[in-house]
Amino acid sequence: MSLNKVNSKTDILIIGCGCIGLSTGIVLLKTGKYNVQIWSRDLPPNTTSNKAAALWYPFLCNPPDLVGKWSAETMQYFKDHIIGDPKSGTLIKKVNEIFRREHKEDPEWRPYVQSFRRARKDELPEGYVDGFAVDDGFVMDTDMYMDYLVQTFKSLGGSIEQREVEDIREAFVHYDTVINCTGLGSRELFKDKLIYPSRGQIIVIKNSSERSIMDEEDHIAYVIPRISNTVLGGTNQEHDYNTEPTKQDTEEILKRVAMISPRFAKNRIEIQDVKVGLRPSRHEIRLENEFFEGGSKLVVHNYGHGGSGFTVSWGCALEALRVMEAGIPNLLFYKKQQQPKPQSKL
Ligand SMILES: Cc1cc2nc3c(=O)[nH]c(=O)nc-3n(C[C@H](O)[C@H](O)[C@H](O)COP(=O)(O)OP(=O)(O)OC[C@H]3O[C@@H](n4cnc5c(N)ncnc54)[C@H](O)[C@@H]3O)c2cc1C
Ligand SMILES: CC(C)CC(=O)C(=O)O
Repeated sequence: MSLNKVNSKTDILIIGCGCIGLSTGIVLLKTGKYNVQIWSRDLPPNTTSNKAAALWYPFLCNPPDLVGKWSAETMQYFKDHIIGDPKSGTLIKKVNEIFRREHKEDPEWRPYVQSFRRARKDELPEGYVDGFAVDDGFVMDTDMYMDYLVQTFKSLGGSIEQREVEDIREAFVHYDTVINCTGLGSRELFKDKLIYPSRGQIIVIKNSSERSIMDEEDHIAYVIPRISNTVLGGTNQEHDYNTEPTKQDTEEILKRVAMISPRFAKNRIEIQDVKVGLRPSRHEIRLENEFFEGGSKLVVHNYGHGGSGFTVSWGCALEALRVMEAGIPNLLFYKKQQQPKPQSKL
């Protein structure tokens, strides 16, 4: 008994074409063992992923130890496979998180990130007394990076179909193994009411800056310099489904950003775009196997990355591969169990 195979490779379906689905698909294809297809309701640039800032920095995501591990693995993957490619739209950029009050504790992800250090006094704007620093963080022009992921996925033989899945059994008609990378979509598709939107608004401007800087202490304020523009943020409105930008949020972001980076005083900013995305927030990332149809169908869940999807994407993709390959023997066992028993000759 074997799984659906073509040219001796096992067919895998990924549902979702955000940064998580694409990274997971690329990791599977690179093993040379799988044919991978993506079905997705929205394609880049119309995904939440495309609305991200984006930079490497663990934020609004749990569980802390695994987020630390997956963030570090993602940083290494970027250094080994992505940063050097100009088509990727990525840049190494120092990132500073700054605080108005002394912060005795290091971040929980500190043990996993060797380059972590405390901010120097000269890196702290007026009114800030403490901070974290990661000199080898990276930022990405999000749309450019998402296109890079799509091209990489397709160049490795992956195929993408724009298709909404209303019932997971639709997928089971053609596939034994499905990887669920639907982000907030899991709330409907798998009735997971633990996942909810955290609304984030950002402003895209022409100016640029030499480093990424953020204050997340009492409210969110950040400046993320990228290749072709700079992103100012942000907001975090839980359970808010409004995907339209609001003038009030734009004003609020500009006011906060002027405090962490005075050079961005409102009257010197040329706003190019304002975007809103709904972070797929959950008490913790769901990355586990779930068996269906008496164990003969396997879904690998990989969703709920909150404000850190890019930061943990490659670590989670590698983990999803490991979890899936640990689950496939069970799948074969259950499928065998369901084979009709051969009729006795007597
Ligand atoms: C303003 C903002 C700034 C951010 N900045 C950063 C940052 O700097 N760094 C960082 O690491 N993260 C950042 N994030 C978080 C990051 O954007 C998310 O964690 C990440 O995009 C989640 O990726 P995903 O692939 O799971 O979700 P999505 O990008 O939402 O992809 C889900 C996919 O599943 C598809 N789908 C859903 N349901 C179905 C269905 N039923 N059938 C078929 N397809 C379906 C969707 O169409 C979509 O293609 C930011 C988020 C916001 C909003
Ligand atoms: C600067 C980042 C921490 C922003 C982010 O991850 C977010 O807004 O979700």
